[in-house]
Amino acid sequence: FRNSKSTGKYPPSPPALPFIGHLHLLKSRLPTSLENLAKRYGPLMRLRLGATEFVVASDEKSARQILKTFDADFASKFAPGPTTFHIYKDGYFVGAPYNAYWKFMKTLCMTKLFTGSQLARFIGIGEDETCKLIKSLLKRSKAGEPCDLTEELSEATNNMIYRMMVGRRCSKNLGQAAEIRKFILDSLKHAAKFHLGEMFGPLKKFDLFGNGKKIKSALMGYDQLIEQIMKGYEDNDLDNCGNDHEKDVMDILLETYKDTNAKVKLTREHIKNFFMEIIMASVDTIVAAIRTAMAEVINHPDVLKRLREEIDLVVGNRLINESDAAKLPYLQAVAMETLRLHHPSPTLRRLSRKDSKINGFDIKEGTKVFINIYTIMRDPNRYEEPEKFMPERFLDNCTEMKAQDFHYIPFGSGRRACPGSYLAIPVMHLAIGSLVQCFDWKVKDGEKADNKARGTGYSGACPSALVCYPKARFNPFEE
Ligand code: HEM
Repeated sequence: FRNSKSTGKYPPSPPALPFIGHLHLLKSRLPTSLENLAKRYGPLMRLRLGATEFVVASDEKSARQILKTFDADFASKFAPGPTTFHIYKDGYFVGAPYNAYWKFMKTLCMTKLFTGSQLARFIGIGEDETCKLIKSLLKRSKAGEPCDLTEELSEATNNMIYRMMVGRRCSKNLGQAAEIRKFILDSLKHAAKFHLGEMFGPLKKFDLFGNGKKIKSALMGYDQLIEQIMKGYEDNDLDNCGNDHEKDVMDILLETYKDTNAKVKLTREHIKNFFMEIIMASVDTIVAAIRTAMAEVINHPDVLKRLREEIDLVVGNRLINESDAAKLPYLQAVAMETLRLHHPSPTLRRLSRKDSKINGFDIKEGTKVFINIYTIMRDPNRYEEPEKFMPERFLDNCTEMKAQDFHYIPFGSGRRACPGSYLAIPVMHLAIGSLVQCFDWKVKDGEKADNKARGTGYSGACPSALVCYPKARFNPFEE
């Protein structure tokens, strides 16, 4: 290590091999590999993957220092996957360094795109898509057919996000939503095929197995579609609405694009990349969370019974809606416990912007940092029987999922925290609540539902199928 030759006190590190460093130690999924290493080398350790050096934080104390005390010094991020083959070079937001563009867009997210009238609009869309989902499952139930719940949830959630983003002009063309998702999933699938060694090691410039070319081709397909959508908005300028309540995310982005006084001049590339990053950050994370909550509910009949009794008592003889959730503490607790135990993207990323000291160790400027929230949210000092699905643990403290306690940070914390939590939580409540209210659930005889939300190893969620049989117990649409 370059650092170990200098005079500072650096975090401990396992013995490394020449060239590959510690790549050989990352055998299973990233969070579990990192957890196993942290057990031996401590809550703050250094790893080298190929030529790239990382620090891994695995306890609440280090997380608090990085995300709160020294938040500004760690407000940059590094990209999760290979960037060499990306077609938009400057437009990163989710993986952006702490720069003027990121600051501008984050402010736009927090003041216009995902709050106020947009949040209310989104909740209406969420309720509408949940009704469609329930109707589709009622049909399956009538036919005695199994369903892949992941597939059904993916379609509903993708439609929700698409309608939130471009719903004013494109809500009737939901086939386009599916096409966009396919291009994005293809690019993620090929990105996931890169081995960690290809990504961080000396081979990162060479497209050894042709995955880079396939990423590019999927992204080009996406580019054509999104360009067409943007032109559609621009060609119908008369269609522009002055009313904030009717605007969708694309309206606001194009308005900002045209604004000559804006602090940062948005480009078309920025808008296209932002749109894609929001779909990547939102759809699979929401689907994975709901899918895993349902797997746990199916596997725990006592939880299902308690949840259903609460919903039946409070909601009665109509379909649950978003505003009911405030009166359903156990439903909130089920959502919280799911995000604790099965987080869809359990490693936060940061890039240090200056030399600093964390937990008594020196961290050099430019160090890439992983915060392993998988381990932090299973800390046995904080959670009784941390591996167990026990929603009750949140009942005394479940009014809000605020990121004040650093042993529970499903939406991250600080400047880089998730701007979509206020959209994601109501959707989780609606979907879990209505699936429990309307159906009895069964997987194949004698089998348990698979409760793992599988990740691709380095990037976000990639929820696996959940094949099960819904049996209608309440049809809210019956005359
Ligand atoms: C259950 C669903 C979701 C979970 C569990 C989740 C979780 C997270 C986490 C852990 C982060 C990283 C935070 C950090 O590094 O401190 C993040 C970032 C982000 N999320 Fe979410 N998220 C969800 C849904 C959404 C939705 C619905 C949207 C948008 C509509 C969204 C947009 C973003 C964006 C844009 C970022 C990057 C923020 C930045 O770098 O400044 N997420 N999310």
